[in-house]
Amino acid sequence: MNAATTFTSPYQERTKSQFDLIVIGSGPAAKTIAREAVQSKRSVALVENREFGGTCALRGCNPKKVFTNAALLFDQISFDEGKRFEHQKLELNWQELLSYKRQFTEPVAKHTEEKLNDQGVATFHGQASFVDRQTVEVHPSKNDPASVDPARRIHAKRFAICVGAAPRPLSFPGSGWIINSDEFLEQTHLPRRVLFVGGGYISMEFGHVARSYGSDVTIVEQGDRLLSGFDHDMVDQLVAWSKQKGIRFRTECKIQAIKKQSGNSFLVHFKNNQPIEVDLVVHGAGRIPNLDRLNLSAAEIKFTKRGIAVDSSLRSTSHDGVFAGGDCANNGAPMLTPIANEDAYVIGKNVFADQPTHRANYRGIAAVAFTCPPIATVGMTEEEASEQGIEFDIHTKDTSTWGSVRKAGLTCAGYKILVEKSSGLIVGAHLLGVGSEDQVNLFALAIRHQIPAKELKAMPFAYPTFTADIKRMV
Ligand SMILES: Cc1cc2nc3c(=O)[nH]c(=O)nc-3n(C[C@H](O)[C@H](O)[C@H](O)COP(=O)(O)OP(=O)(O)OC[C@H]3O[C@@H](n4cnc5c(N)ncnc54)[C@H](O)[C@@H]3O)c2cc1C
Ligand SMILES: NC(=O)c1ccc[n+]([C@@H]2O[C@H](COP(=O)([O-])OP(=O)(O)OC[C@H]3O[C@@H](n4cnc5c(N)ncnc54)[C@H](O)[C@@H]3O)[C@@H](O)[C@H]2O)c1
Repeated sequence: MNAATTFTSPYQERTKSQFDLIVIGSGPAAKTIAREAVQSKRSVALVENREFGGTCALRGCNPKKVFTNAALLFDQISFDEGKRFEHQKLELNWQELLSYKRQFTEPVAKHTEEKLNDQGVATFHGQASFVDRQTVEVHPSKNDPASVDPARRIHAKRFAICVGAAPRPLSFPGSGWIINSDEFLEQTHLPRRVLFVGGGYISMEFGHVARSYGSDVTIVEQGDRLLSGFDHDMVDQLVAWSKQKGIRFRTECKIQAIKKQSGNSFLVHFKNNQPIEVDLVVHGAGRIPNLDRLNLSAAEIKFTKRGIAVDSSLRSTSHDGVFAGGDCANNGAPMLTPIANEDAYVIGKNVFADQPTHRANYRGIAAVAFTCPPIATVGMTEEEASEQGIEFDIHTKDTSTWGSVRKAGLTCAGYKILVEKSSGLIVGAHLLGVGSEDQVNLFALAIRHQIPAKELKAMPFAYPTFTADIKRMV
């Protein structure tokens, strides 16, 4: 292990070319690792090829929430024909939502870079690609207006690769007409007919937003399940509700081609189905690790289409000085911000250790799709628990008639909680309904820290809250 190099300000550092650590990316994983390293007096360079801040803050979780919150509010107010509210005409104002969203995203790039610099991180604008096991070249990037410096090489013995993911390329004829989630979040208006490719998170969340806005929405999934990582019964209930809201679904349906019509519409052709004419097609067909321009083979870093090959300490299996985390690592976990945060914590502890001892712990990390209403999951599904030979009781109910649910004005709700018979521990929690996005975090805490179901039942939670409903679920 090398001693740390003498620390100087990031402005002096930027003219240097040798660092203790080079971090690639500036999303939730990268920022935390860089900060942790400078706090231990290491010299750190961070390279980003777009605006600083990463997907979650600029093009994902946070801006998305402006739209999904508004859609949910719209549905709650419209419930029961909107008769508990006096309003002439209620509709989502897309332009206002877009400018409100920008209030959150526009300050991010400057704020992120300034904060990194204040902490002592030397920041570089441009596309990073490896030259050899200890060298990265930073090329000007067309995606970042601040990336104007000529290509230059920087060196380190340690690297943290946190480059995130990008939409999976689709190869059928006409796929070039499809817009991705970044572009959806920048649409200045939504047209009348919108088709979403894929039936996962993005299509279900944005599909609900578009429908609440008033568009005709069709979601096309090639598999037989929508939101396949969530409990099947909760998803079925949500899909039935979504159909009542007017969203159309086609499962086991493959797109053959998209043809541009005269005017601004498209005709979408399927292998076993009637074509549909729409005005906009949106990509929700999954994301893949963003590795294609990193030239990983020059540094002998092994990877597959699932991401950079890492062990449980998140160290590359082929290069001892390289760690990878978040969406671009083959860590066996879903591509979610809390996973990127956990990876960052672990890499921050391991990256300068002689022997990395910290291991990623994904137990009890919840996932939520922000549909109207949200659907949430943590721990094992019924199928996973059975496969593991666990004996468990199932507590499950459609709670659409519960008072708390009716008062929230969206009567689509339910739960399924799996409790291990021998220990009384919760092994899985699957929730649907307004408030489920927060309820699930309490189950996550119980699963991560092995708090038995009976403790949740005995807890005098503030009342009336959705959390207090948990006592009735276990
Ligand atoms: C529409 C959408 C909504 C989402 N909503 C949620 C949500 O509600 N909750 C949730 O938990 N997760 C959500 N996610 C997922 C979440 O955004 C990601 O899991 C998270 O951002 C991953 O963090 P990361 O640090 O691994 O990568 P990122 O945040 O993607 O950051 C990677 C950075 O690396 C940069 N980069 C890539 N290649 C290079 C290179 N060669 N050189 C230099 N820089 C490079 C990229 O420009 C990017 O800024 C959403 C994602 C999308 C697309
Ligand atoms: N709330 C959240 O946490 C949130 C929100 C949005 C995105 N994300 C993250 O971003 C990732 C990407 O989101 P996503 O919705 O694009 O992916 P996803 O993995 O959630 O769903 C993709 C779906 O598209 C289907 N598909 C793939 N190719 C297809 C094709 N040609 N035709 C029809 N269907 C096709 C797949 O079978 C799958 O069901 C998510 O996996 C998640 O990790 C998270």
